[in-house]
Parts: sequence; structure tokens; C-alpha cells
Amino acid sequence: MAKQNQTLGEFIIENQGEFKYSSGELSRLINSIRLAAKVVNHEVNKAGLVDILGAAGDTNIQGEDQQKLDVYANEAFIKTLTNREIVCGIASEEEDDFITIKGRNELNDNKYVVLIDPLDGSSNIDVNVSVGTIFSVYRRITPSGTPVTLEDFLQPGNRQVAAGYIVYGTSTMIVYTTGHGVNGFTLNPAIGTYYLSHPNMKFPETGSIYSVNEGNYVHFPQGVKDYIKYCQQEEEDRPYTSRYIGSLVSDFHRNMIKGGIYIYPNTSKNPDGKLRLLYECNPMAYIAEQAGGKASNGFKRILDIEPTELHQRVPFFCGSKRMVETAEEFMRKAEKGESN
Ligand SMILES: O=P(O)(O)OC[C@H]1O[C@](O)(COP(=O)(O)O)[C@@H](O)[C@@H]1O
Ligand SMILES: [Mg+2]
Ligand SMILES: [Mg+2]
Repeated sequence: MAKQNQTLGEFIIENQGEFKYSSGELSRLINSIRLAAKVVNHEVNKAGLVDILGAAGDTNIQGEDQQKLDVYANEAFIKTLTNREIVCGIASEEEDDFITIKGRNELNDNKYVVLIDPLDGSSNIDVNVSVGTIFSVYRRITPSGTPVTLEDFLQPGNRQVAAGYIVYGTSTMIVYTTGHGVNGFTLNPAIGTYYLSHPNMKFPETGSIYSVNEGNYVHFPQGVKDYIKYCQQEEEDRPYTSRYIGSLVSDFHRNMIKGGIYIYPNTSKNPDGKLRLLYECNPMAYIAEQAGGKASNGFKRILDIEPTELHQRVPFFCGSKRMVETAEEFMRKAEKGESN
């Protein structure tokens, strides 16, 4: 039961019993993420004062220029999750391949794998717009004591045991689920403690905000073009308001609080869209569903997609249930050539 002003530490201990295989490791894992988020938050807040802005000079496996803060956040989370005998492997947007983490005495007996987008919304770092971190946790499926393999990471999203994000915005928050609803905690920077500020978060059933990069409009599938037209029509509770921050975490967070839909569709340029299934779409979809929202690729539930590659991309439709259902309807109609 969530109590107002409860600290994150207290909440984790109090709710540990809810974890299917609770032996304290998942609690310790969430605690490690809490710690790493503080380290990154500290650096984000100093952006502009210290040499943390701009490109780091390398590109990641997706061909994107790594920002200094991408690299910093990646190292901070990997370092904090290592040597705590919880995690046996980490996959990250900023690492070409997964990293094997050994347990006590170099044994491969840690239970969980973590997939992470260390810094989400990289294009906003240098312009002081809110950014985030996204994480997803699974129990390994290969036997304990054997080296972790790609199989442990390529699990469908419906097998996640925990997922969450940190938003570094006007305040810094951790929002996460372990399959028993979604709770949000705000950092009190003066004392470095997270407090339960948003218990039991719920997506409003519908809303009036749509978030999509309309700059790509000409390349969008017909169904998305039709849905955007629908959002802009002077009818019923429309037109909706267009809001697009360009940081998935921030756009999602706003839409979960106010009601709305975020769409990053496939385009003629990017047939699979831009967002990565394993460390962006799966964790956000799990949170959305736990908060009564919905997430699909326009046709299929994101959490039921069988992953095939570590950095694969998927089209992403996510937010208030009725809004996602309406967008999916336009996609189906367009696919049948019944476009408006
Ligand atoms: O600039 P675009 O093409 O609209 O893309 C913005 C989207 O890309 C992202 O920045 C991708 O995430 P990263 O910054 O982690 O690579 C999302 O946060 C955001 O929603
Ligand atoms: Mg991202
Ligand atoms: Mg990123």
C-alpha cells in the first residue's frame, strides 16, 4: 500500500514481498538504479558549467554521434550495476554488444539482466530541455552458473520483471513498475532522497494531446496521416493540442499525467521507425499498460513482439487507451485501402 511522503527506500522494502521470486535482489537492483540516477542527475544539473555538453567524438552502433552525457550516463549505470551480485548482464543503447557481469568469485550466478537507454532525448542535452534514462529488467533464462547469452536479452516485453524511467526535468523523478502498478518518486535535491510524490499513476482513458514529429509528415504511413488529420479536426473534443519535446521519456510522462498519445511511426526513410524495442519501447509499454494505457506498433501489442536483435527498432504508438485504439483503427483502415 503506497503512503504519501514515503521514501523510495522504504517503499522498496515494504513492497519487496510482491516480487514473484523475492529474495531481495530485485530490491537491491532498484536501489542501484536509484543511486546511479542521482550520480547522473548531479552531472545533468551542472551541464553548461562543466565539460559535459556536446559530442563525445564517437558514434554508437546505430550510427548516432554519442553525446558526452550519453557516455557519462552509460558508464555511471554500468559501474553502479556491477559488483553488486545482482546483474549477470547489461545491454545498452551505447554498447554494441551486451556486457557480461560476473558474480562473487567470478561465478555466473547473478539472476537478472538489465537493458538500458542511459540518456534518452540526447538531442535536447545541449539546449537545456528535459532528458531521461530508461531501464528494463528480466530474470535470466539460461541456467545460473553458465555465461549469460543473447537469449537472455531477446525476451518478449511481457516477461519483464521491472521497468522504469528517470526524468531529469524541472524536478528529477523515478517512475517504475514491478508489475503491481506504477509509482513516481521525486528527488529532494537538498537531502538526496526520493519521496513518493505520484502514487499509483494512471493514464487517463483518453486525452487531448498528440505527440509526433510532424516534420516527417510526408514520410508517414497513410494511417498516421489520417490520424493526425483526425486530431486536428474541429469536431467533438477536437482539435487536440500538439506537444512534442523530442525526449520520449518527457513526452510519455506528460501524456501519462494529462492524457495523450505519443507516436513514432515507421516512415518511408525508416521502415522500422526510430525507437529501439528492447530499451525504449518494451519498458515504456510495460509502464503504460501497468498504468491502464496501451502500446503497440500500430497493429500488434509491443509486449508480445518476439525480439530478434539487440538494437532492433519498431514503430511505437503509446498512451491513453482510447487514443491508441483510435490510431490503430486508422492504421487498419489505411492498410485495407479505406483511408479517409
Ligand atoms: O528527433 P526525432 O527524430 O523526432 O526523435 C526524437 C526521439 O528520439 C529519441 O531522442 C531517441 O532516444 P535517444 O536520445 O536515447 O537516442 C527519443 O527520446 C525521442 O522521442
Ligand atoms: Mg532513447
Ligand atoms: Mg539514449
